[in-house]
Amino acid sequence: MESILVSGGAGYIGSHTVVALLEKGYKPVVLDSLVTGHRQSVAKDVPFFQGDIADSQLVRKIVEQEQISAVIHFAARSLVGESAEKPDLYFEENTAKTNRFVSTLLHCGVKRIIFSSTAATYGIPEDIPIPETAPTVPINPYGFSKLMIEQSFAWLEKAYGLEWIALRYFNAAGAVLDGSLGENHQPETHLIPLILKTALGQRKEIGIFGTDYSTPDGTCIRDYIHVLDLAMAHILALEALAKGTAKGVYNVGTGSGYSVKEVIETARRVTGRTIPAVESPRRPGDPDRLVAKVEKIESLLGWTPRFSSLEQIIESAWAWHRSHPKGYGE
Ligand SMILES: NC(=O)c1ccc[n+]([C@@H]2O[C@H](COP(=O)([O-])OP(=O)(O)OC[C@H]3O[C@@H](n4cnc5c(N)ncnc54)[C@H](O)[C@@H]3O)[C@@H](O)[C@H]2O)c1
Ligand SMILES: O=c1ccn([C@@H]2O[C@H](COP(=O)(O)OP(=O)(O)O[C@H]3O[C@H](CO)[C@H](O)[C@H](O)[C@H]3O)[C@@H](O)[C@H]2O)c(=O)[nH]1
Repeated sequence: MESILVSGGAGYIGSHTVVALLEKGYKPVVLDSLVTGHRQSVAKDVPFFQGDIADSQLVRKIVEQEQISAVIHFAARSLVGESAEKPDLYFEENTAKTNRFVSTLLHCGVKRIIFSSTAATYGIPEDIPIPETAPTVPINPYGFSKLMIEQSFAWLEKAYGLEWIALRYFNAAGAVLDGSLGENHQPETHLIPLILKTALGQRKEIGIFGTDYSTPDGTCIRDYIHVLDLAMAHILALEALAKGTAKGVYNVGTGSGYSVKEVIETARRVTGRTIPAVESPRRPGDPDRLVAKVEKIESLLGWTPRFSSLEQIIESAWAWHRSHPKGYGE
């Protein structure tokens, strides 16, 4: 059984990927500081180390003790607004700490890494759908902190033979189908969980941030990708790295976009609840459309989304929110 170190494995996408790794016969080993993650989101029998990716001594110990052969690196801060207020925090937590982490891994002989990148590396795209070759001009420090990591990997590859894949996720959403794991961010800023908290009566209304964008109904369009499909992309990326058949940057999205109003309407249908919505001012830094071009990941990694219709995404997220109204309950 191959041991895979999962940094940030107690977070939203990380915890779903740990389950996918177990299902595919890997042995996941989690390293998480729990700064935003939840211990309860990782099964008790999965080896769990609470600590920081920048703690080289701890990383060395885990690699040796658990015989790690590859790493999936989720651990990061990812609040766009916070990154604009505290860019230095993001350059430290995301960029600098990843450099220390990868440097330690390389010195321990671990060369394979899958990295969580983001559509925020593109900034305001010129063309939709966005190909991986599009210009990368981030419009917030969060996107820039991730782009610097991608670029640093190219140099580490040249110098030390780092074998890497960066997955640029579009909008992760949804939950495992039995509702036992899901999204529990504190604070929550993402559209779908906020809509479902409104459906549960935990919020009075959902704000629609901007109705004057150049889209058919005036609200922003995003490419929502089910967290289980995202988890599968990591498994395929691991396999491709092991075989040496793929490397570099890949978008992970569906190639289809939905507007904020369409997402709210679908949630009303799926939940059968009213979900009051109010038109509000634009949120700074929101591009009008972000939709992935996905041919590269489909052809080179053999990946295809299976759970990412908007209905399936919202149904699974609704199952989680209804059964866990207080999230993981801390
Ligand atoms: N959620 C999305 O839509 C989305 C989109 C694009 C990219 N991403 C990226 O995917 C990754 C996972 O996102 P998520 O939504 O699951 O976030 P999350 O906050 O739920 O998970 C991040 C996890 O990393 C841990 N962590 C943070 N800093 C750490 C450190 N220095 N050392 C050890 N552990 C640390 C946290 O405790 C948490 O468990 C992040 O890198 C994020 O930037 C997410
Ligand atoms: O209460 C809300 C919350 C969000 N939105 C809108 O809903 C859309 C989606 O917003 P999210 O906050 O759910 O997601 P983002 O598109 O802002 O962010 C996502 O995509 C980014 C890439 O641009 C980063 O990768 C980030 O980590 C990831 O969560 C946006 O148009 C936003 O303005 C609302 O109208 N009301």
